[in-house]
Parts: sequence; structure tokens; C-alpha cells
Amino acid sequence: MTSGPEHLERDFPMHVSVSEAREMLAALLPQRQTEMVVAKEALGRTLAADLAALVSHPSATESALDGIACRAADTQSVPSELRVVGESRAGVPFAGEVGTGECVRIYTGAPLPRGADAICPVEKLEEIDSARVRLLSPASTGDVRHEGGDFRAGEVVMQAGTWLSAPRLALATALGHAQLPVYQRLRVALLSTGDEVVEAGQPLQAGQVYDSNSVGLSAMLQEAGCEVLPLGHAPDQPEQLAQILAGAGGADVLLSSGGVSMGKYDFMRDLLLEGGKVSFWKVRMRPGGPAILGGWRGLPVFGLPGNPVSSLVVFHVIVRPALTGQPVQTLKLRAGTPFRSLPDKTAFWRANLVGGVVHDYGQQGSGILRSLSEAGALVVVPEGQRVQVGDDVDVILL
Ligand SMILES: Nc1nc2c(c(=O)[nH]1)N[C@H]1C(S)=C(S)[C@@H](COP(=O)(O)OP(=O)(O)OC[C@H]3O[C@@H](n4cnc5c(N)ncnc54)[C@H](O)[C@@H]3O)O[C@H]1N2
Ligand code: MOO
Repeated sequence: MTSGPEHLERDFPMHVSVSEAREMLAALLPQRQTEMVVAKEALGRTLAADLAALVSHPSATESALDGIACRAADTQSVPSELRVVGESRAGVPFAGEVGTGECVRIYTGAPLPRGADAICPVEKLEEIDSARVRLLSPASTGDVRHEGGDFRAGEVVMQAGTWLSAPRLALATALGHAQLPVYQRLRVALLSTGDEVVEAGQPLQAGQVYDSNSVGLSAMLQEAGCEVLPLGHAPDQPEQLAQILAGAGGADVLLSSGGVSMGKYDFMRDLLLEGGKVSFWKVRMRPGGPAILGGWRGLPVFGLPGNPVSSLVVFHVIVRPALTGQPVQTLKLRAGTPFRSLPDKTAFWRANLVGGVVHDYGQQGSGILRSLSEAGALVVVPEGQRVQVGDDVDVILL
């Protein structure tokens, strides 16, 4: 007869789908208050309100190039000659009006003078003398940036729920917001488990491994805008594990790695199965299948598998989207090598892009740590599918 923890009487689902796992984790997270944060310090946070532009961009109609501003109609037959009547530079606009046969020297970002509607870049100009230029090609109205052409004052440009990447922080600042309404950080307690796991910097005996998960996961949590409460490392002893978890007060959720699969010493699993509450155990994915979600004394606990590759993949496709509310972004790309999945598991293959085509990274074992850094992408193969060379596949960029 088969035995083991998989065959315990249970009141929770096993082998949930990746999207079910994500939704169940998100459902255990607390509703968060909002706060105002200086834009420079809001990297990775989530906007709690829509942001309308307080100003227009560009704030005035301006030149996109260094050259001269003139009337396009004057330059249709080339070469053409124009009289230079002044200069407009960023911050010091030309006060007059450009008339027929006239031009103004202008620089990128400088306001377009009245009367002018086109730009000719310096590369297409010859200086006849200090007051006259010859145009070697017609001036273009396309090199004028119109006031509000990017966004107009009052326009809602960023939506509540947007995750604040570096470019989005720059945009929020350009909209005129020095402080941003964001959700408070989730406080995530982080724990590594396993007798063989050793903190970096210590000597390593045969059979031991450095605690790479705590460093990788901590960095990914910070990128996701979370506050990390490091709980260090727990040995394979149930009492000590319970004691460490009891010290996670103040956390919104605990993220652990290791001790969730089928082994005798997988105590994170036992702690939740026997003394806690389980929302699900095992996800129909590879790598990452043994992940477990539950609670311990009211604290939501997500147990990642110990294998660093598995924990990275689970973090990417389940944990991060649940913590940030941002969907996993996928691209459709052409397969340059075959990929496949088992009938009951979505496969996430480490892969690389070569000339826009996606290739299998090579060794796919979840103990191959080099793949964490050397693979630039994950190819997603839904349950029970075979991908042939030339087929389109969903790809997540890492
Ligand atoms: N009989 C079965 N055995 C296993 C199954 C199964 O279904 N049946 N699942 C396998 C899969 S898939 C995975 S993934 C692993 C996950 O196991 P655990 O979550 O219990 O993880 P551990 O056994 O504690 O460790 C696995 C592996 O990862 C190394 N590790 C652990 N923590 C860290 C860390 N913080 N930093 C770096 N490396 C770490 C650990 O030394 C092990 O080599 O189970 C399979 N077994
Ligand atoms: O699926 Mo485990 O997560 O292979 O290593």
C-alpha cells in the first residue's frame, strides 16, 4: 500500500493549477493602507490612486532637433536660402515672429517661435554668412513636438494598481507628482530551512550548500516593493522551526524555502499539515511542484521548494504576481528547439533568445544553479503539450 504525507486524510486541494495557486496566495494577503511616498523612494511600490497630469508635456510647442525653425512652405524647393533673424534656446525663447523667408536658430527642446512650423537640422544646413543659411533639404513639420503631444494637463495617465518600475517613476515625476500615493509595503518574513544549508562566508563541508535562496529571494522581494524581515535559517528540527515561526510577529506573510516535498525531514510541510492550516499542497508545474500554502497561528505561510531553480520559478509565476497584483508578462516567440510538458504539469523551461528565436538553455534539472543567471527567459509549455521547432511559444523574460 502507498504511504506518506500525500495520503493523509485532508481537507485541502492538492495539485492546484499555477493560476489557482496565485489566486489563493493573493486571497491570504491583508488589505493594505495607503501612504504618500517621495517618488525617488517608491521603486517597486504599487500606485494606490490614478495619477492625472498636473502639467502638459511638452509644456510648449518645441523643436526636436538642433537646427533652424522656419516656415515649411519656404523650403519646398531646395536648396533654399533663409535670413537668420534670431535664436530660440531652451529656457530663452525668441520673442518675435518668423516671417516669410526668415528663420531662427533653434536647439532641441527650445520653444518654436510664432510663425514657424518646421525644423531643418544643422546637418542639412550650409552657413552662407552670419545672417544667411542655405537648406539642403526641406524643413520638416514632423520635427516639431506639439504642446501636450505626450500628455495634457488634467489627463489621467497612470492607473491605480500600476507597479512602479523605474521608467514609471520617471513618468510620474514628469506628470508633476513629487510624492506618490502608494500601498504600504507588505512585510514578508523570509526563512531558509535545512541542516545542510550554510550562510555565505562560512567554510563549506562536503554535503553542505550555501544559502543562496535567502539572498536571491530577499532581492526579488525588495524589487517587488516588499519589506523583508529576515528570519535566517532553521535546521531540520520541528520544535526549532515552530519557535522561529513564532518569532515572525508583525509579518503579513512568511516565505520559506525547503522542507516541503516528500522526505522524512521535510518539516515545513509537516508543520503546516499537522499543526497549521493548509490551503493547498503541490502545484501542477515543473519545476516547483512541491510548493505549499497555508497558515501557522494566523500567519499566512508560503513554502517554496528548496531547489533554488524551483524557488525562483515559483517566485516569478506565483509569488511576485500575487504580492504586486501585476500579471505575469509573456511574449509569443518562435521556438528554435523542441519543448514539451508532462500531461499534468505546466513546464517552465529555462531558455535563451538567439536572434528573436527561443532556445532550450540545456540542462533543465532544478539543481543547475548556473541556469538562474545564464538563462534569460522561461518558456511556458501548458500541461500535456509538445512544441516543435518553428511553433510559437509563450515566453517570460527573466
Ligand atoms: N520522492 C520524491 N522526492 C522529491 C519530490 C517528489 O515529488 N517525490 N519532489 C522533488 C522536487 S520537484 C523538489 S523541487 C524537491 C523540493 O524539496 P524540498 O522543498 O523539500 O527542499 P529540500 O529537500 O529542503 O531541498 C532541495 C534541494 O535544495 C537545496 N536547498 C535547500 N535550501 C536551500 C537554500 N536556502 N539555498 C540553496 N539551496 C538550498 C537542498 O540542499 C537540496 O539540494 O524535492 C524533490 N524530491
Ligand atoms: O520540480 Mo522540483 O521543483 O523539480 O525541482
